[in-house]
Amino acid sequence: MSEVILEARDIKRDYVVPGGFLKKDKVISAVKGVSFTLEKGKTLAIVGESGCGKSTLARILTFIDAPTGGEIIINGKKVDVAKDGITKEMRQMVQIIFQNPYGSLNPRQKIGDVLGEPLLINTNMSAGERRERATEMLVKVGLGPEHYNRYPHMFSGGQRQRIAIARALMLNPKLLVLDEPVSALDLSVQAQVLNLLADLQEEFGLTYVFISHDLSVVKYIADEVMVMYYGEAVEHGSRDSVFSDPQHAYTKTLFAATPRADVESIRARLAKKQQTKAA
Ligand SMILES: Nc1ncnc2c1ncn2[C@@H]1O[C@H](COP(=O)(O)OP(=O)(O)OP(=O)(O)O)[C@@H](O)[C@H]1O
Repeated sequence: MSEVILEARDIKRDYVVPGGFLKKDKVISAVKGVSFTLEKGKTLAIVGESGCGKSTLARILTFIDAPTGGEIIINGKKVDVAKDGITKEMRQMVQIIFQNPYGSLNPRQKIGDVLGEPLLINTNMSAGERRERATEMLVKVGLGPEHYNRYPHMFSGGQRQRIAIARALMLNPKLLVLDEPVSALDLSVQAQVLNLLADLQEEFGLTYVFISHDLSVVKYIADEVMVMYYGEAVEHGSRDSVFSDPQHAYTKTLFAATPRADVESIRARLAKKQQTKAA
């Protein structure tokens, strides 16, 4: 039987923006009651244009921000950040990957320490065990033991994103929330990082919430697609059904605006990958 890893029930997030002298405060409803369930090993892509609430939802799903309404259930357990804070268990269960890996890596920390830190904080592993695990993870993400003592600036953008992915996996999470994880990378590097994510998902049984404005990337990686528009989920279905038969007027407009060439190039990449796998 399929196992539900994540359930979002009617998630809402309002921001109050102070109005200033003699002006009323303004309430911005960034997320207006979003619900979905996500099964183990699946990828839900969340798409929509800038300002539709994708990043707000990502922050809520990763406990960086608390919702103003609704509930999150992870692995069968209701999460209440406002009441319980962020517990060790939650931190282990869910990790986030951001668009800009350089921004999230401390430039003065060697990669070995970047990867060892979550273990140092959250486990009783010895220095030797942490080193071994970090080296293992470097190899899993396509880097090598020789990178252990290097600093973030010595890596390319794609390699830095691999390091960010390795760090996110150090505590064996069940769910990864990826907020535009390949948007800052060159096209060829994007494909490599997407392939890595697909391989890691298979190997570790990971569940992904993948936020992207790039439909060609979404078409490549997603099992399900949720389309957001002004804080609401206006469409949610399997990748194939949403792409081949979009129902909502906004989805139709969004898809019509995507250059066809992108979709074709991603199809070609996918076909090539399948050929390589079969060979
Ligand atoms: N801390 C905040 N205070 C006030 N308003 C905010 C805050 N964070 C987000 N918003 C507003 O909430 C809405 C949704 O923003 P959000 O960043 O979630 O959208 P997005 O779809 O991720 O956009 P982008 O792709 O540009 O990051 C926007 O109108 C934004 O201005």
